Amino acid sequence: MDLKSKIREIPDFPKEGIGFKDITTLLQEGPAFKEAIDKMAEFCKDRQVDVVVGPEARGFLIGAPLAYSLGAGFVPVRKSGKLPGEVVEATYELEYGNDTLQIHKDAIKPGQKVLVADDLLATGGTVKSTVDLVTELGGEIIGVAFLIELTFLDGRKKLEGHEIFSLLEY
Ligand SMILES: O=P(O)(O)OC[C@H]1O[C@H](OP(=O)(O)OP(=O)(O)O)[C@H](O)[C@@H]1O
Ligand SMILES: Nc1ncnc2[nH]cnc12
Repeated sequence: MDLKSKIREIPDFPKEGIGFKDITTLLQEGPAFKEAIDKMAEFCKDRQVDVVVGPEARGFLIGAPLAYSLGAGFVPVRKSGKLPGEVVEATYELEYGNDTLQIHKDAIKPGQKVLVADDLLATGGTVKSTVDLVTELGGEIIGVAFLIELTFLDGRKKLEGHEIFSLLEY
């Protein structure tokens, strides 16, 4: 299936000059959603994954079904003030602003094998912070997986030393 044809681009959202990759049009079609998750799960087929970690909010839409498909746990990384337990946090810059992310302190056990998953790699700030939070808790990053990579923003540079998988490149 041509999965790229299922993603809609909205110009100048949320700011002028940003070409927003809207994945809702892919998610709303069952066969396209299934193929995308199945192909991302393929990347992990020869690795042990204990936990998938995904950042709010679109990282949940990809990370949770991926975790289910792998038989792994899912741990949410949330924007500031949403998680009820004790947290560690990291502040990062986005293609269009900045934000703080938090994870529950007890969500990752030292030595657990962690796949970080998100819908899209742009500048890499979100996932770099997510990787740093997991590492701070003693998790071992076994890979980082994206549905979409905006290669022209060079987000990979922030993730040097980690194995990166992206299903669709722009
Ligand atoms: O590589 P980066 O430059 O960090 O950008 C990518 C991130 O930006 C988007 O999330 P956003 O912060 O817009 O939040 P949302 O998932 O709640 O829409 C997207 O879902 C990624 O998480
Ligand atoms: N261009 C873009 N489209 C969708 N989500 C994004 N997050 C950061 N940049 C984005």
